[in-house]
Amino acid sequence: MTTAVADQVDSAAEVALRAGGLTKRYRRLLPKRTEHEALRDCSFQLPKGKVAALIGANGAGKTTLLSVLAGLLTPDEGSVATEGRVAFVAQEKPVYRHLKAPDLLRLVAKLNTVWDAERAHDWLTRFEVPLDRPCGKLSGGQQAQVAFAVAVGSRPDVLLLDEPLANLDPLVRREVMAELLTEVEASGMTVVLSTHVVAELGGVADHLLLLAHGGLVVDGDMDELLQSHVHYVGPAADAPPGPGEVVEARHRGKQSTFLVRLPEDQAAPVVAAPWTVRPVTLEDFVLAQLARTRKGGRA
Ligand SMILES: Nc1ncnc2c1ncn2[C@@H]1O[C@H](COP(=O)(O)OP(=O)(O)OP(=O)(O)O)[C@@H](O)[C@H]1O
Repeated sequence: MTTAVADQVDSAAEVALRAGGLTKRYRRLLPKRTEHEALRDCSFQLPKGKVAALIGANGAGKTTLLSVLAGLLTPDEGSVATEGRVAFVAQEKPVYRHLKAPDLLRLVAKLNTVWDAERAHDWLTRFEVPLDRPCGKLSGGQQAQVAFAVAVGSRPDVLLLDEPLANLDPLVRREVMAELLTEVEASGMTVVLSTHVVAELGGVADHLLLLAHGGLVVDGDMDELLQSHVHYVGPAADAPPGPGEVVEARHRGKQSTFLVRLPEDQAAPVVAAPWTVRPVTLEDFVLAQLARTRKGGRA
């Protein structure tokens, strides 16, 4: 768990987080001098009180982006501006192994200028984290809960979470998301969370950031993205029966399915039978974008 404070943004604009032209290259000297561009010219901004899902294939650059946003990695180009305090719960949650959770919270309280001890303790109690054992002897999920307690206790304005659900069982995953949403509603906090568990983002995330090969290929309001895409489902065909740019075409036996992005201001299209127009779910959309970008295209 790391807390960092970055440059301040203009709070009047109600923007909580602004990234401009972020590029990050990793350098290797051995076996020969090479550079790998893990982030490429990423620009986006998030309004206050939004929950943004950060999605991308393995190695797409999610951890790198979150680390740059948290101020833990310096970008080679570009800048980050955030309003207020930023907390980051990293993928590996390095809680101090020899300290019990309450002792860890007391230590963190001394290191933070703003600290809500009650909120942090409530989180540990709510998720039944054993308090009488060093953190190193807690399960992976319990250690994750300690990292969450530290994060919410620091009352961040921007909370960055790198695969926060990875070690948690399905029921606890749902409860953690509900608890975070309550926190967002109560405090106006902005959250960016990277995850591969797309199915669990419904009703949680209201903004989508999708990275592919270090580039931001989707940046938009979740509802608008889903409303501006449809599926055409019908008999085997080379092209869709209605308007829109094809994002993904699937052909199975005698059936074709086209996921298309509708032209701007296009009302719901009507197609002649046997074709049908169907809505696109978040999972459909994300999988289509991942498949498309895996083949080297850009959304
Ligand atoms: N310290 C490093 N040195 C060199 N290359 C790195 C380093 N950290 C990450 N990379 C490379 O940068 C790219 C982006 O890595 P990153 O960890 O940000 O991806 P990710 O989207 O978080 O992946 P995952 O979903 O697997 O966690 C990958 O190709 C990775 O191999």
